[in-house]
Amino acid sequence: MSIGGDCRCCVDEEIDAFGEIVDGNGVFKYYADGAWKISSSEESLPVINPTSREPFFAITACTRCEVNKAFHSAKEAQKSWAKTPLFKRAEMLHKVAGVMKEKKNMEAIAECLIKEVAKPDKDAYTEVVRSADLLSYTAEEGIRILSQGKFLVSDSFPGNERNKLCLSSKVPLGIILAIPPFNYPVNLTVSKIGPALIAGNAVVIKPPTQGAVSTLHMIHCFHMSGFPKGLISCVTIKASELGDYMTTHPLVNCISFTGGCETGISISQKAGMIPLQMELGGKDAMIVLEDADLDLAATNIIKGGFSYSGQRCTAVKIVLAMEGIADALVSKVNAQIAKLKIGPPERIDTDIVDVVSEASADFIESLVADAIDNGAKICQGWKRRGNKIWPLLIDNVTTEMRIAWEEPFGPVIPVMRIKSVEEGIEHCNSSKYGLQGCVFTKDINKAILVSDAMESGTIQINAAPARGPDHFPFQGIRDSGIGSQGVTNSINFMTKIKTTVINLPSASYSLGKILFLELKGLAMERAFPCFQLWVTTSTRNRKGSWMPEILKL
Ligand SMILES: NC(=O)C1=CN([C@@H]2O[C@H](COP(=O)(O)OP(=O)(O)OC[C@H]3O[C@@H](n4cnc5c(N)ncnc54)[C@H](OP(=O)(O)O)[C@@H]3O)[C@@H](O)[C@H]2O)C=CC1
Ligand SMILES: O=C(O)[C@H](O)COP(=O)(O)O
Repeated sequence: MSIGGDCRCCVDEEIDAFGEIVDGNGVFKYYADGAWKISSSEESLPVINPTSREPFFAITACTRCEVNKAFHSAKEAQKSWAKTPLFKRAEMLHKVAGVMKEKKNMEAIAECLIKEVAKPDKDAYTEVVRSADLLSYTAEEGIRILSQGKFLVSDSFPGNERNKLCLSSKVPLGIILAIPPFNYPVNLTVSKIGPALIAGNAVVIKPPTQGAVSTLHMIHCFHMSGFPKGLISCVTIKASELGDYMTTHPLVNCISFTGGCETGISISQKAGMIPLQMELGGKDAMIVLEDADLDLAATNIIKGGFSYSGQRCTAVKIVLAMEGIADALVSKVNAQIAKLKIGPPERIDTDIVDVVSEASADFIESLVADAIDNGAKICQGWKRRGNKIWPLLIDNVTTEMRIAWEEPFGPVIPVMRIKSVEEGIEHCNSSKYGLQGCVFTKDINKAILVSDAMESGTIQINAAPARGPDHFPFQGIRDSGIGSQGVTNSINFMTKIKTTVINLPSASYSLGKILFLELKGLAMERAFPCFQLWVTTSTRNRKGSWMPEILKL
């Protein structure tokens, strides 16, 4: 149900599937305790369509008490979920991935992405499929890594004999608070929920206001898949009022946040002593060397810089081009910019859509104005209508300009001409950001040297920065974040290590039969039943069959 009224997700055939997530007045409910609810606040928050700049959806504004209840339900649900066998948790994730990929569900989510964050049609569908795939991959990776622990013996550390046996495994943290941003509200929510759930945690989600309705539709797929009540909640709040309450709530055991630096740093300063996963902004630099394939570099500037109108943390946000090739590169990029299609996100061939908000468009405009005032050359001419900004390459940018350092999050790409590769590396490393970067050269040896010298979480060689595929490690340094993501790293991050140490009455070395004969006299069975179990399951003779002596113990 939309205020604007023409959202495909709400026409007849989908009403059955998603009808329960919206009330009679068209206000989207929040999800807690396994049910869809309207807040007792009776207040709603508008979600503005970036293209029309009119309210399109409305979401319920939860109260402090409702948020608190969601945390308490999560605590209860997590206790049983942690005891649910790992293979069953994985089965549930595979199931929801299947539900998300069902045509009607995929369409419903994608249509919301188009309407509330102006995600271009084809990218909206890709985001849903990618997110479902992420859940399936997480299920399989979880089985692989959570079924293994470590076994250590004490005599490897000086001064110890072999009388301590250490077993360690990964256990859940408890409740994960997931806070995703507007630009990938589905993908960056499942990238938190999937790892959290497979590891045995509960999740409370605070969706971005702009993007909340897509998130709620996606959460409904979890609801339809039969996840236990309370395990997943999605509470829509006014961040300025209840943000701090959520991030400092005593039941939160971990915060996984993706968004702007300012918000992320402020949350990290207030949060208590809990693990923080922070994916913040970026000023992803592309260094283009003299020997680069310039057609490849130009294509990557277009794709990397203008996809989703540059509203990606991994967008190319500055090009550092060697003077000798800069003219040729700029002209190739300009030729491709001329072919970009600017239009509404609903159109299948649209490349450049409206940016998410008027505030964002104003900010981008201020960066461009500052660059022009300070002598930069704008290659296409400045054009803006509402939230729509025409794609722009800004040449001859210098370090005095704000756009050399700040993240536009829009379809404008600055080009700085550099005299040496060292100058490019120096610029990249002087940034407060350190998310991704890339280098274009045909010389792999140079590429490795530049990659090593660039202080960013990831460096791509001969391709634009990108997070995906989603199982690759993904991390920022400096103000770009804390911790490493990607499916595997996120699963590990959302667990803690639990260790059990078996203390033996005397040192024990793996001597096979002699050991067990000695042990008989010690009545180990009564004193240390877990030791017996360990012996029984871990000792084999050379042919691989169980030793009869063990079974007699
Ligand atoms: N490094 C990475 O992986 C990525 C980084 N980003 C970065 O995100 C930014 C754009 O996203 P945007 O959504 O505008 O970022 P914001 O920082 O404005 O918001 C991110 C999330 O935080 C919420 N939030 C805001 N204030 C608080 C608070 N006090 N307490 C709790 N939650 C709060 C927002 O809610 P609400 O919407 O209600 O304000 C939203 O859900 C860019 O800087 C971009 O670089 C984006 C994607 C990936
Ligand atoms: O955080 C983002 O902006 C997106 O996760 C980027 O993902 P991509 O680089 O794989 O498009």
